[in-house]
This record gives sequence, structure tokens and C-alpha cells, in this order.
Amino acid sequence: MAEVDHLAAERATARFDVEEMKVAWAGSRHAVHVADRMARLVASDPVFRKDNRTMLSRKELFKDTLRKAAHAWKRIVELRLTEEEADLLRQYVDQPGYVDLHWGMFVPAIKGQGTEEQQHKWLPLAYKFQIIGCYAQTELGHGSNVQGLETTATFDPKTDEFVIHSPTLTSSKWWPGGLGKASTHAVVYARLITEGKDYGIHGFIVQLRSLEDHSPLPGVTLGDIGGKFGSGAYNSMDNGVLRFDHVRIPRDQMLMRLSQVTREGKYVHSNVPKQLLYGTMVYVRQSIVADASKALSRAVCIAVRYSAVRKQFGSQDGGPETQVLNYKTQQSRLFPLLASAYAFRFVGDWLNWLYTDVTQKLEAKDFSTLQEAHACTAGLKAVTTSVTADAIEECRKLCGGHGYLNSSGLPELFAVYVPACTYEGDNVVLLLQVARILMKTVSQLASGKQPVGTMAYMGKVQYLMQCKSAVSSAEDWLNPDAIQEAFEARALRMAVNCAQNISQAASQEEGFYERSPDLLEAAVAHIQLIIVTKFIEKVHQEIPGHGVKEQLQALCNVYALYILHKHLGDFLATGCITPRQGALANEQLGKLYAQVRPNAVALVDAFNYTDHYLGSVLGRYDGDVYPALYEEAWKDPLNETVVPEGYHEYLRPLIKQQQLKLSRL
Ligand SMILES: CCCCCCCCCC/C=C\CCCCCCC/C=C/C(=O)SCCNC(=O)CCNC(=O)[C@H](O)C(C)(C)COP(=O)(O)OP(=O)(O)OC[C@H]1O[C@@H](n2cnc3c(N)ncnc32)[C@H](O)[C@@H]1OP(=O)(O)O
Ligand SMILES: Cc1cc2nc3c(=O)[nH]c(=O)nc-3n(C[C@H](O)[C@H](O)[C@H](O)COP(=O)(O)OP(=O)(O)OC[C@H]3O[C@@H](n4cnc5c(N)ncnc54)[C@H](O)[C@@H]3O)c2cc1C
Repeated sequence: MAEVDHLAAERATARFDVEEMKVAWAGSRHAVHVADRMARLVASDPVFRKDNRTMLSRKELFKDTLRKAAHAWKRIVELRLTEEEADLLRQYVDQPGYVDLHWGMFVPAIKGQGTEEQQHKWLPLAYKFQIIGCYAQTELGHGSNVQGLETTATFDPKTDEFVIHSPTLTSSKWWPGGLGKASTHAVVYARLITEGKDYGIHGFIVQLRSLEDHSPLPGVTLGDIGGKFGSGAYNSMDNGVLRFDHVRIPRDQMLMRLSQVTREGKYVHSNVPKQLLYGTMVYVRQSIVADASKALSRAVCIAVRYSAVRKQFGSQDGGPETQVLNYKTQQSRLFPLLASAYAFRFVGDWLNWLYTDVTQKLEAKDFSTLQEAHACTAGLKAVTTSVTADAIEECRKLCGGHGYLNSSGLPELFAVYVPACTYEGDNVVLLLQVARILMKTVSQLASGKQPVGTMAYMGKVQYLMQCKSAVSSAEDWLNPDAIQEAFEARALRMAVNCAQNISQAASQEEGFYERSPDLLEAAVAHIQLIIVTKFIEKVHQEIPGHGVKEQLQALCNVYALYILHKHLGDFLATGCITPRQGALANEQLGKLYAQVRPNAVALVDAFNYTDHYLGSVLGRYDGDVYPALYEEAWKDPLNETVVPEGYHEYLRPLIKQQQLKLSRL
């Protein structure tokens, strides 16, 4: 804990029990305790130091990542950490690397798509790191369009093998994390060809490198795809390229839970939906939503603490200047992001519940909720990552000039985070998937089919298409029913408008294509409704701790009214609210910001992040920002010598030449 607490006065104004808010944020007392232990374990270990990361070359950074991953594994084994503890420890190490793909995609792909026998064979090897795996789906020519992948897996009945081949340059696997330098194996997605027929995309376990000396196996060409956006950041990851030249694998390395190829070469598809092939992506999209609240809360924690320390203007007579956090503009930019961090946290928890529920149903051969799982994971992944990426950049600006320094932690956080808008499904492509499901649901309303799950509100079509908001004062917007109704009416009316416009096109396909920009907005409205609904539901639950429920209630209202204000055009154009009601919402928002202000620092303390994890001199717990900024500057390699390298070659001759010229005048 800090010796001098420059934020003590801020902490003293909090009107709620911070320790209890930590429980609400983490999900349980147990979760707070485990996270706390793992965060401190990492922070106190010199191997996990990361303050010098942006100054390392790519090679040094990659080696540092290998070292950290090996050390993390050593500690996990030595301390006999549970799976929950190990996952948290890796998260707090906070450096993207091959282990993310090994645990996050390779293992889940085998679990989800492998038969019991295959799981029995491969998972123990993966669990003990006797093999290292990655997820090789995307190709140079195709990423979003999975059905367009070109790599082939042709069955050879003579030898009982598949022949994996990259027929073109564009079929080179391109992007898989961990592939470039670390992985020994990959789950490779390829077109299955047997008996001369192409059966589309399937997964195969393929060994890439020797387990003796790590050299590529015959017929395998692979390497890293090169440096990426930002210093440090995602460059710790070896995203790779991979080409196959007729590489043979045994038939039993096709992942055969969903479909099989017999010894004779017959293709047999089990009686399950084909989309289960996309199951690993659904799993990771769900994890990415949980991860969004972490990244967003880190950025917000830095910006709130620094805004409470930073002072500018306001003093006419030599008195103290104003904390920038007191400026209404700073509050109206920052507090919605604080509220969004909480909103994403709770919707992430709910999505995790949904995912677990759907998985259990699938085990029991009930596929009825597959579409709901797809729509929610795809849509929430798209909205939460887009908002978080923009919000990190906004937090950088909220920290003024110092936010641009690497030592603020924000540039690296942004650079690491921003590809989340692209990987695991480009956000636009994913929102169009949600839009398709919305259009399907609207078209089924006429036949009387009652929508279920997060689409259930569409069943109230008669009412929601004509209802008028009853709000007549700013306070009325504090009523969750008023908020819920406005968001439901907006989402439904936008979807119905799109459906009506599409129905006037020559074909459904053409209409969808022409109206896709509107469809994106309708999908966003639907997903925002889900986030608002889940936040309202959370606040309705019993929440222990002095003042905790009240603070969450205020944040829930901030989130909802901020979205309403930002998308006022949607609400007005669909006639859900009047311009006067829009103005009342904005008035109420201002009052809510004033309510959040004295609690702001305590609300970010509740995230319970160590200074190590935050990695920011601006976000320090003790708020002692200026000495830290000053000290940090001197650590830059450029300051190792007083006179810079290059002075004698370039600066001195230039200065001397100019001096000579002047002396001749
Ligand atoms: C240090 C920590 C260590 C610990 C490890 C843990 C880490 C895990 C946690 C992670 C946390 C944070 C994340 C950070 C790390 C992440 C690293 C990032 C790695 C990135 C990996 C990748 O990017 S992998 C590649 C991803 N690729 C994509 O996402 C491709 C996107 N494209 C598609 O999904 C499909 O092509 C698309 C859906 C767009 C189209 O499908 P298609 O079949 O061609 O056609 P449609 O006609 O549209 O669909 C047909 C029907 O199928 C339905 N459907 C589509 N998708 C799904 C689905 N997924 N599930 C169910 N149903 C689906 C669709 O609705 C259609 O239905 P209909 O009824 O016929 O209309
Ligand atoms: C850091 C990082 C890590 C990754 N890790 C992995 C990994 O481990 N394994 C793996 O297999 N892959 C990985 N990928 C690849 C990733 O999954 C793809 O990049 C992603 O799915 C997007 O596909 P794309 O690159 O083909 O984009 P494109 O589809 O080419 O997108 C280009 C543009 O076209 C637009 N667009 C595309 N289709 C449509 C459409 N139908 N309608 C409207 N607009 C459209 C997009 O919105 C985008 O603006 C990774 C990528 C990154 C950046």
C-alpha cells in the first residue's frame, strides 16, 4: 500500500463500501481473494517485469515472452495452482504469447471437435506442454469467409492418410498466433476431399515441427508474418505463415466428433448442425467479451486517477487550480466509459452463463439455443470490442500530453487491444450475422412464432411499434421500465424498418446487401438493448454492502442514458421518444455525473488492479504521478549517455558548418 496517498481525499468522499464493490465486480468473495493473490504473485516476481517492454527489439521481446511463459508454467507446477489460479496468473503476466492460443483455441478445438478417443490421446500431451498447439484457420486470401478457405485435405485410401496441401499462395495460412515460431502442432482447417468430392471445411491435427529440435517437418514451410502495430504490444506474439506441400497425416487426425471419414473413404456426417464446427470461435468470442471489461476498466482506472491528480486553470489569485476531473466535459467523456466498464463486466458474466447453458444443452443433443449463442457472442463481441478500442484512445486524450507517453501505459494497451475488433471475426461481419438473425425473427413474427431468449421482446411487436414514452420529467428517466421500453421500441422499430425496406428489393439477398449499413445500426441497437437489460437485471438482484447497489444503479442509468443521448437520432427517427424527452434524458445524465463524481476514484479502486498490472505511472494507486513520470523519463535508452550517439557524425559537423558560415558574414 502507498506511504503517501495523494488520492486520500478522493477516497474519503466515497459513499459506498469499496471492499463490497470489489466483490460485486469480481463476482464473489472467493474471486476477489484468488485474483488478489495471483496479481500479487506476478507483481512481486522480477521475471514478470514489464516496464521496459516498449524498449525491447522484436527478438528481445519474443525471447522475453518465451521466458515469461516458461517461468509462469514453472510457478504453476511448483505451487500446484488450480486451473482458475493458473488462468489468472497468465492474465496478470499480461503479455500476449503462444500460450493464449494453446489454452484458448487449440485445446478447446480438440475438446469441442475431437472424439473421446482423440481427446484422450491429445489433451494430456497438451495439458503437460509436451506439444504446443495453435489454431490455423485464416489464410492469406480468406479470413472472414471461412467457407472460402482453399487448403485441401485429400483422403488417400491406399495409405489411410490425409494429404494436406496449400494449392495456391493465397491458401497459405496467415495470422495464426503461436504458429510463427513456437507451436509444434496446429488444428488446421482445410477442405475435406474424399472419393473425389469436396465436403467443405473440417479440422485436422497436424504436426508442424520436430519434437526433438523444433525444425519444420518435411513439406512444411513456416515463419513469422512480421512486425505489427505499435511498440511492444502484440509484437510479443509470433503470428505466423504456413504452407503445406502434400503433407501426410494419419486419418485419425481428422477431428471426428461432428463427421467422420471411414477406412474406405466414405464421408459420414453425424446428425448434428454443421455450425458446431465454429464452436471454438463461439467460445473465444465469449471470452473476448469478458476481456473487454478488463481492458476498458484498466484504461478508465488510469484516466480517473490521473484526472483527480491533474490540475489546470481555475485560480485567479494564486490559489489551487481545479482538478481536471471537476470539469463537466471531462466527466461527460469519462463517466460513460466507467459505466460501460461495469456494464460489460456484467453482460460478460451473463454471456458466460449463457455459453455454459448452451454447451450443456448441446451435450444433451438439444440444439435449440445454438442460434441465440451465435447471435449473442457475435454481437456482444463486436460491440464491446469496438467501444473498448475507442474508449482506450479516449482515455489517452483524457490524460492530455502525458497520456501519449509509453509510461502512461495507454499507447501499448491500445495497440494490444485494437486487433480485437478484427480477430475472432471482423466486427462488421459479425454484426451482419446478428442482423440476419434479426431479419429472420421479424419475418417469423407474421406466422405467430414467438421469439425466445434475447429476441423475446420482439414478440411484443403490436405494443412496441406504437407505444409512446410516458417520461415527463428528468427523474422519470430513472425508472428502469421507461428505459427498457424505449430501448426495446427503438431496437424493434429499426429491425422492422430494415425488414420492410428489404422486402421492397428485387430479392432478399439484394435487399440485405443494399440495406447493410442500416442493418448494422439495427444490430447495434439490439445488442445495446441486451447490455442495458442485463445491467438492469443485475441491479435488481440483492447486492450486499453499504451503498453498493445505489452506485451500480447510478452507473446503470449513466450507461443507458448516455447511449440514448449518443444515439438520439435513432430514438427520435423511430418516434420512440420526443425531442423534449431526449432533452430530459440529457438533463438527468448531468445530475448522474454529479452523483458519480465523489465516488469516481473509489469506483475504479474496486477493480482491484495492482500497479504492476496497470503498468501506468499516471494510474498509480498512490497518485504520486509527477516524481514517477520524471524518474521514468531517465530510464529511456536515449538518456544512457548525456551526448547522444550520432552527435559527432551528424550534429557537430552541422553546427560547426553553420558557425563557420556565420563567422564569414
Ligand atoms: C494469457 C492467457 C492464457 C489463458 C488462455 C485463455 C485465453 C482465452 C480467453 C481469451 C481472452 C481474451 C482473448 C485474447 C486472446 C485471443 C487471441 C486472438 C486469436 C484470434 C484468433 C482468430 O481470429 S481465429 C479465426 C477467426 N475467424 C473468424 O472469426 C471468421 C469469421 N467468419 C465466420 O465465422 C463465418 O465465416 C461466418 C459466420 C461469417 C459465415 O459463415 P458461413 O457458414 O459461411 O455462412 P452463413 O450463411 O452466414 O451461416 C450459415 C448458418 O450458420 C449460422 N452460424 C454462423 N456462424 C455460427 C456459429 N459460430 N455458431 C452457430 N451458428 C452459426 C448462421 O447463423 C447461419 O444460420 P442459418 O440458420 O442457416 O441462417
Ligand atoms: C492480431 C490477430 C491475431 C489473429 N490470430 C488468428 C489466429 O490465431 N488464427 C486464425 O486462424 N486467424 C487469426 N487471425 C485472423 C483473423 O481471424 C482475421 O483477420 C479476421 O477474421 C478478419 O478476416 P480478414 O482478415 O479476412 O478480413 P477481411 O474479411 O478481408 O476484412 C476486410 C474488410 O472487409 C470487410 N468485409 C469483409 N466481408 C464483408 C461482408 N460480407 N460484408 C461487409 N463487409 C465485409 C470487413 O468489415 C473489413 O472492413 C488474427 C488476426 C489478427 C489481426
